[in-house]
Amino acid sequence: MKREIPVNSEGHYTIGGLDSLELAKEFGTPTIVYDVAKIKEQIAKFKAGFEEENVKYHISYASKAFSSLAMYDLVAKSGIGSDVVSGGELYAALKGGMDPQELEFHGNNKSRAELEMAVDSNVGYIIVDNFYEIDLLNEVLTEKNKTADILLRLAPGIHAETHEYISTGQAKSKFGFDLQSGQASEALEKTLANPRFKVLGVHSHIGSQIFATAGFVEAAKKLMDFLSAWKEKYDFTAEVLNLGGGFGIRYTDQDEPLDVKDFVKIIVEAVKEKSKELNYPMPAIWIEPGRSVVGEAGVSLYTVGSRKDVEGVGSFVAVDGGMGDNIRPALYGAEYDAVLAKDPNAPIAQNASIVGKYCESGDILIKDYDFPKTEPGDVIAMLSTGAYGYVMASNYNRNPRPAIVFVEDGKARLVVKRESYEDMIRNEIL
Ligand SMILES: Cc1ncc(COP(=O)(O)O)c(C=O)c1O
Ligand SMILES: N[C@@H](CCCC[NH3+])C(=O)O
Repeated sequence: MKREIPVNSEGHYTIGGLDSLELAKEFGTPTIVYDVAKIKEQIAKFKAGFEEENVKYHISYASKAFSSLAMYDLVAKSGIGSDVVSGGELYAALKGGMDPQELEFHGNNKSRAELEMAVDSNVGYIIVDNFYEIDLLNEVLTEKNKTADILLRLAPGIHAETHEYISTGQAKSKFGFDLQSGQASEALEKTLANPRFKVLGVHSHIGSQIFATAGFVEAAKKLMDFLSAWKEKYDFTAEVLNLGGGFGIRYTDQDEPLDVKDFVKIIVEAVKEKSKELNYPMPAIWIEPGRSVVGEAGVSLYTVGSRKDVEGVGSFVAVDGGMGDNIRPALYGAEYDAVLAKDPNAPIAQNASIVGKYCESGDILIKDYDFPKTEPGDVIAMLSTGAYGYVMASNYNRNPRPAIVFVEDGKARLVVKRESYEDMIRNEIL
């Protein structure tokens, strides 16, 4: 289905009601512009899904998808939590105004310093990933004479239909305690026996950019079966079943993602059914959406520069950004759509690859794309770039990372400055 491309009276593409050409002029390019209303709308839909199902729940924004102080502030004010996966994310989340109690700390190799930081700052929940971490966290808690609310991350042995690099729930995954081999039971025994840990429940995250609900339903059912067995064996009843994130979004018009509210309802229904079947008390359901909160709200604005045409071979239209601000096409073969900002409805006039300015042949943002006629200076808006773009950006070729702008209520606000050349040498010693 073709998505709606909003334009103003001059026919220019608009973001949150503002003229994208004006935004490009004011903030320069490349810039990633977020329509804040879209972020808020997604959060509201997630909440509505749970509210309609009338279950206990907790939504934690997976801030690895996109974070900045302004984003953490927005999340805090939206009344949901956030998950963090490093000391750096934890630091920024606290600076951005997140209540530490609303934070979940994830990671498959948390360092002692990171665990100390989490414990010192009273992070609400630590998602324990492996045996090394059980011991390390125990040491940290013992030293500080504290306790921690934890969830055990489990690898449920489920294959999600997505790119191999972003699939995480399969048995051969670096994340979590393996269910089938008995590792998970051993981790539960160990943590239940230690009064430093309060085990709230279990966690699984099967992967990212998933369209089908089957994997989530399968994971939920499998975990409920294990929980039920653990109730018998260890007299342990989980208060929380955290099913992670991974809800797919629309990158191109070929993508047909499910509304996030429906995703929630289908998952909750599956857990309800299992809870009834097993006579297991309904746990609170927690989720951790990242991409689906910010992905479609973000648009990357680029300016066209050079081009190359080789008769019978192909054409390249180069823009002033590329793999440094969006590695996803090069890393995952991810596909995107783009529009010509000055006239998104202009007729298709060329088939060209939209390429970046980095010294790599793989620096292709959109391959062999049917697009209107372009000239140097034109602004191209690449759609759905709000997740895993800026946060995975690099300074490759010493290109500065882009600026980030939030648009809301007809106003644009710079929330991350474009890096300067000076910023890029600030840690260097001559
Ligand atoms: C543990 C965990 N939770 C949540 C997420 C967020 O996933 P997504 O951005 O696909 O919603 C991820 C990333 O895949 C993750 O590893
Ligand atoms: N970086 C990936 C998602 C990783 C999810 C984190 N576990 C992407 O851009 O699609």
